[in-house]
Amino acid sequence: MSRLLTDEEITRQLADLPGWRRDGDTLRSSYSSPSFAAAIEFVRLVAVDADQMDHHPDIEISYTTVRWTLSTHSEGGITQLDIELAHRIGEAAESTGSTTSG
Ligand SMILES: C[C@H](O)[C@H](O)[C@H]1CNC2=NC(N)=NC(=O)C2=N1
Repeated sequence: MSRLLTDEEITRQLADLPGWRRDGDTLRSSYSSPSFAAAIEFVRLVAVDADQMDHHPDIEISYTTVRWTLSTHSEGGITQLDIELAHRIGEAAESTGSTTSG
């Protein structure tokens, strides 16, 4: 349903996604949350979106740092679903006081 994006499509859309970078066939970001509880709430909000989208991130939680890796496994790379999920992660970050941390 969602095809692989071209290099140009990825680069152009990353311009609207502060804190996100391409790493091969994935999109990655790292966020810092104000507390461990806030980090867990950040992840919980994204979990609701991910189930609604039926599109799921890889997540690494290390105390107040949350690292996200997005790719569309069924296509073997980056699709519009990954871009959409990255935007939703940005919204959940704002709701929980989480900021990009490289
Ligand atoms: C059956 C179900 O729709 C698939 O397994 C979905 C679930 N979530 C998914 N998430 C991601 N990131 N990639 C997928 O290919 C994918 N497939």
